Amino acid sequence: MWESIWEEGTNMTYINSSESLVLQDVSIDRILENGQIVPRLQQLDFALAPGEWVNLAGVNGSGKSSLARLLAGLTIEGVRGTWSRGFAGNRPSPYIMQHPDAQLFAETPREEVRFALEWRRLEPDMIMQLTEEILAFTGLTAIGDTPWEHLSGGQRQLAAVAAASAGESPLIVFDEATSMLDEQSMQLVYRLARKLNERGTAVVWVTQRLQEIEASSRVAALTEGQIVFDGTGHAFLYGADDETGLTPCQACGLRLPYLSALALELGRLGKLQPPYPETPEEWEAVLQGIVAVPV
Ligand SMILES: Nc1ncnc2c1ncn2[C@@H]1O[C@H](COP(=O)(O)OP(=O)(O)OP(=O)(O)O)[C@@H](O)[C@H]1O
Repeated sequence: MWESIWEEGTNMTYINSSESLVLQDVSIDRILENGQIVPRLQQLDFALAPGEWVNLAGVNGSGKSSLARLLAGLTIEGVRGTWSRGFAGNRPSPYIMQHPDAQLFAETPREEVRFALEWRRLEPDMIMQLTEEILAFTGLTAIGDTPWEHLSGGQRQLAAVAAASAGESPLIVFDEATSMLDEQSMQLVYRLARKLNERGTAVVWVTQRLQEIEASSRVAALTEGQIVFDGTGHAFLYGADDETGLTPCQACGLRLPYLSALALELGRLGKLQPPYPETPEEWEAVLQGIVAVPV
């Protein structure tokens, strides 16, 4: 059963807006049907700074959602360890899940945003003004009054993020929020999350789509409930372990995104030198160079 840390109040120190959110020595056990106890999270230490973006990666069952939920201020029965919410405040942070419908309360995007703003106990005029600003910011003005049944999954997910942003939370957690969306909707939701991050909102982005990880952004990767990598996207995809020769991404059991695998293979063939290309422009320059090489 999930319950919120702030209601429970145990193990938790309260709030300083400039301090990191910190989990220390956090573990959760899982009891299998045969009675065996296996770790769900193992002695995990993790810190998130105000305004930071962190990608959580790992294979299915590695503990990404468990960690994400703890970071959002939701606890799990049996969780041990200590944590301090720091900048994230004493209330649970918005938690955007795969299925938008599970988190929508109203009938339309405009109502959803207004509903979220009403929790802030603002004056009615201010609620109206902010509703329109948020709809404009999230690109939902034109469909603000369209009922959910006439909107796509991507549009409903955008509305869920819009409502989440209405609370001006210092942290929003996205748990594979784009995994059920088509490419275009996925891009829109991702860009909206980036826009919120640029405005200062810290973002925890749980993902299996490694191609959405930016080279310079932070990646924390989990295996069997432990953080086995914490570094840049670039090091995650291209760094090599001396003993195995695997990249951290491969060592976690994840498949490299196609372009990263291509870059490594071109490097192995001696046709490409690190640093490997990241952006479409860099790739274009590289491919032009390769085509120019006589066979
Ligand atoms: N409510 C629960 N009760 C007991 N065990 C759970 C519960 N939720 C998840 N688990 C177990 O905890 C472990 C970590 O699960 P978690 O959902 O955190 O991983 P994940 O990396 O997010 O996986 P996925 O990508 O499949 O969502 C898994 O072994 C999972 O079966």
